[in-house]
Amino acid sequence: MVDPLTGSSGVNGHRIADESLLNDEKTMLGNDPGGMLRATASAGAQVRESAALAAEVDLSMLADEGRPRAVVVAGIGTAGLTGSILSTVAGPRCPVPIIGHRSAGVPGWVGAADVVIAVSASGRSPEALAAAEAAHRRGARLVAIGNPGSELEALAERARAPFIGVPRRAPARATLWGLTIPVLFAGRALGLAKLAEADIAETAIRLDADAERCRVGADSFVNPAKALALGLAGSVPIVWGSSPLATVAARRFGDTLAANARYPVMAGALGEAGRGRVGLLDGVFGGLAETSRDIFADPDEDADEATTRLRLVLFRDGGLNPEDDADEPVAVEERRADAIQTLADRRGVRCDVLTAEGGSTLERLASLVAVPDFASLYLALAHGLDPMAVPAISEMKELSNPGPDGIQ
Ligand SMILES: O=P(O)(O)OC[C@H]1O[C@H](O)[C@H](O)[C@@H](O)[C@@H]1O
Repeated sequence: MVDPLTGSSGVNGHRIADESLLNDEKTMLGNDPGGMLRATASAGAQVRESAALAAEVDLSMLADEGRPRAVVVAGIGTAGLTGSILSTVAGPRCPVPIIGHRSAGVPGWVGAADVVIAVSASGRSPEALAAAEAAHRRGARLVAIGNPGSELEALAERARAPFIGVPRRAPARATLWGLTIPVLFAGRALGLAKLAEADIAETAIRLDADAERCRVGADSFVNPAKALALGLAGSVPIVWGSSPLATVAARRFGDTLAANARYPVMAGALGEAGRGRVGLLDGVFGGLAETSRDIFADPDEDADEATTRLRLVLFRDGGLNPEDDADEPVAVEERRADAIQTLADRRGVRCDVLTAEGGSTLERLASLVAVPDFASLYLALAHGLDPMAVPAISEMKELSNPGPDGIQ
C-alpha cells in the first residue's frame, strides 16, 4: 500500500541503466514478479483466444439497423487505443466516422443512429461504464468488451447489448491484443473493417515469432527489444510514426515507455511533428547537446553521462501496396521519413528505425508494436524497476477517488 503522503514511497530502482541486468535472467524475472514479460509474450495467444471468444457472440444486431451514422469507441488508456486501431484498420475510405472517446460518457450528439463500443479491460473504468450507460439511455446500439463478470457485463445485459468477455490476466496495457480483436470484430460486423481469418492467424504467428526473438533468455546481441531498450537508456525518447498506422504504434510505444519504464516520451505523427516539434532536434537535448560530444569518441561509450540527449525512434510504414487508397501518397510519407533521418544525422541525434512488415494492416501494426512493447519492459528492468507496479498510478487513483465516506 502506497503512503499517499510520501510521494516517492514504493519507488526504487537505479537512475543509470545497468546493461548487465539484461543478461541476468534470474534477476529480471525477480524484478518482474507480476509477470509482465510473460503477459506480453502472450500477445499471439491473446489474438487467437479473443478471436474465438468474439466469434461465439452474436453481433448481428449491430448491423440490423443498417450502416450507423458514427461509431464511438469509448474507453481510457489501452482500451482507448483500440479505437485508433479500428479506425486504422477501417482505413481512410471508411464511410462512417470512427471516433475515440477517452472521457466519461459519450459525445453530446450520440443518439439512436450511432453505435457505441465500450471497452474496458477490468470492466469497471468509470469512463467505459458511463459510456455504456449513456449509449443505452440514448438508444444507441451498444457492444461492450471487457472482463467477464464485471459491472460492464452487467450493464450490457441490462441494455440487452452484446458483450464480448476478455479474461483479465494482466494489467490493461498488457492486454492490448485481447481487447483489440473484439473491437475489430464489431467493426467487421458493421461492415466497416475488413478482417480476414487468415490475417488474424498471420498476425498471431508474427506476434509469437517476435515474442520468441525478444524472449528474456535471448541476450542483447540477438534480442531486438533489449538492443532498442539499451539505445534509449538515459535519453529522452522521441517516437514518430510516418503514417497513420505507424503513428498508432508510436503512441503505443509512448504509453508503454511511460507506464512500464517511466520515461518521458514525445510520441506522435511525423507529418504533424514536421511543422513544429521537429524543432526539438535543434535544442538543448538535441543538436546543442550533441555539439559538445567528442566526435572521435566511441559512440556507444558515452563519457558524458550527465548530458541528457534525445533519441529518435522512427516507425516507418512503407505502404502496403501502390494502390493503397490513402489520401497521402506513400511517396510523400517516405520522403518525410527519409528527411527526418537526415535531419537527425546532421545534428548527431541517434535514430532507431523500425519498418512495418506483413501483408495486412493488422499484421503490419503488430510488427511495429511487438518489439517496442518488450523494449519498454527491458528498459524498466535495466533500471531495476518492476514494470508492473507503478506506485504513481495507484497513488493517483487513491488521491483522486472519493474515500469510503465520500470525502476526497
Ligand atoms: O481497460 P480498463 O480496465 O478500463 O483500464 C483503463 C486504464 O485504467 C488505468 O488507469 C490503468 O492504469 C491503465 O493502464 C488502463 O488502460
